[in-house]
Amino acid sequence: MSQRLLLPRSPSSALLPAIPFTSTSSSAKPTYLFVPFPSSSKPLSVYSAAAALPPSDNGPSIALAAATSNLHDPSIEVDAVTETELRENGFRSTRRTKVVCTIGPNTCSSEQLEALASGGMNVARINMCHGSREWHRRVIERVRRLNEEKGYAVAIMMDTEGSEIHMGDLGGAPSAKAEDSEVWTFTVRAFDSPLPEYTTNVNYEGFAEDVKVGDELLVDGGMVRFEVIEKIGPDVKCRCTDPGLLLPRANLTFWRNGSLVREHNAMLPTISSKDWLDIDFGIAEGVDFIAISFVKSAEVIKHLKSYIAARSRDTDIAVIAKIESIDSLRNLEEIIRASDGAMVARGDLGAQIPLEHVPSAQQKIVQRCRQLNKPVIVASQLLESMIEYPTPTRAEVADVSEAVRQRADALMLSGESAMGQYPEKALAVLRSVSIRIERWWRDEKHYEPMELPPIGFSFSDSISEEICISAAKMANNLGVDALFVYTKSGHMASLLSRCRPDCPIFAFTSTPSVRRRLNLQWGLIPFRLSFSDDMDSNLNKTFSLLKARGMIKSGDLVIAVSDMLQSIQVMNVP
Ligand SMILES: Nc1ncnc2c1ncn2[C@@H]1O[C@H](COP(=O)(O)OP(=O)(O)O)[C@@H](O)[C@H]1O
Ligand SMILES: C=C(OP(=O)(O)O)C(=O)O
Ligand SMILES: [K+]
Ligand SMILES: [Mg+2]
Repeated sequence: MSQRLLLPRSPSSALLPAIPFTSTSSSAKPTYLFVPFPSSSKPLSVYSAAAALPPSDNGPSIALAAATSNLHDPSIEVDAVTETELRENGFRSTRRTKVVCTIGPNTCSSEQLEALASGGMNVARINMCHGSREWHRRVIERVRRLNEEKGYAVAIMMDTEGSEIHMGDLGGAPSAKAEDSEVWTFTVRAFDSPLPEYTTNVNYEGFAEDVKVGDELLVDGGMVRFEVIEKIGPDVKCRCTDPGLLLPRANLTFWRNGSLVREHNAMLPTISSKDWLDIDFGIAEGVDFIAISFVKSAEVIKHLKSYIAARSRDTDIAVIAKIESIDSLRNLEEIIRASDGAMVARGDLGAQIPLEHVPSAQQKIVQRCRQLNKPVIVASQLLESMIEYPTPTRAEVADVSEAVRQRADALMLSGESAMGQYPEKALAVLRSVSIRIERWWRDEKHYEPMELPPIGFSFSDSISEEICISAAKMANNLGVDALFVYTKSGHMASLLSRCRPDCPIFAFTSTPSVRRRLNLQWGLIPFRLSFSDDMDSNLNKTFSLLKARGMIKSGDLVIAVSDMLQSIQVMNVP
């Protein structure tokens, strides 16, 4: 059975009255629901009932680059984990929430990276605050090799250091303990030899000028606290008031009369000169995402996007705005609009606004991103205790569940995967909690429908949005097994993802970089597939390729949309 809804691609095409359709197949009774037909499109008769046709010879054009090393057919590419999951558990059980893992000393070898990829890592994040460019280059190379050799589509996100104030690297020590009432010196002076006792560097020249005696100094958003007791030239003496562990390059904020102090440091550029060099590095390496720390306004995002566009004509690097400052909350709407996605960077955000404000800020950012069709990542401390322990706390599981329930696109591991003792276990917890909560919410239909405002600029954009909203609604109402989307730029796939339908979305794209980028978005299973403008042959090829690999079976109900031919088709897999 195949039914379809065709819509015009351009505003110029006139709407025609509904045209009855006669199927070429004897069994199927496809009906055109509504046919406003573009004058440039092919005649109706070309659109025969795809599902009713016998599977065609796939030919060399849909080149299946393989998922695993034991290749079946070189024309469709999906990662081995997804393939196995689809084959063994069917459509319904696939995880919709994506996972970003920060790569650090405990996850940087090829074996460790492969363990994360096979455990479900969708995006590998490198934090330019730590490690050398050479170190990061090697990580990128290893991820690339994994993708090429094992068929994964792990995307790479480079995160800039930003103009944050942070401590030095503790003279190479992994950590230092600050005890109650100890007096420590925070200084911008450089030391050649080992650091004197109870001394740490600060990376910001204006530090001693900006702080005042009596200020409260927070390390890592309050994990350790000091009070400023004396200033001597470049040295600031501070007494520890809340003891704790100091980690290398830990972030520093200072507070006066209960408010965050924003002195000269507020004038620091969002993208520092070191960040620009890192960005050049990221462009040269062809990373998929660049995340910008401490974004204050939309301008910096727009500037960076045009900088990237001018320098990387053939790659498309998405810019993710990290929401982690008061300014970014104030300018949230315009920042999200200017970016290709956002991150709720709760680590620093929790150091800049009262902790009890973080959950509502998270909910607001996640909602707004979804409405504006930008992928959103919830980051920091999701499973913090798993840096040291193999089991999460109940509170951490509840926190992960809440982000999944909010239907964020992705969850992120930081220290848990970068330098924790149990990176794979932490990833497994994110995976199992996501799957469980997603299924629970689907079964119980707990979620409230979200108002999805129009976001397109052209009439054609509006049509795409309406098609996706209708297709997702039909998919839920009819209980279909999967949505298929054929997309060149990935836009149509993200519009479907925005609707957060009950069933998974198979996104077919011919471009490997688009496939990697789609890997960040909720509910999308990105495949690489070369396809033509002829939907019927695309569908037939896809069906036979996926059937041959056991990923779908005859009788499965599918709704297909595409951005070449703006249409909705409902059909059973033949
Ligand atoms: N490339 C790296 N090299 C060494 N250590 C790293 C690296 N990336 C991350 N880490 C470690 O993992 C911790 C958590 O990572 P992340 O949250 O990204 O950084 P930060 O704590 O600076 O915000 C860092 O504090 C650091 O100790
Ligand atoms: C993700 C964050 O940024 P970073 O780890 O770079 O400080 C955060 O602050 O939560
Ligand atoms: K960073
Ligand atoms: Mg941060």
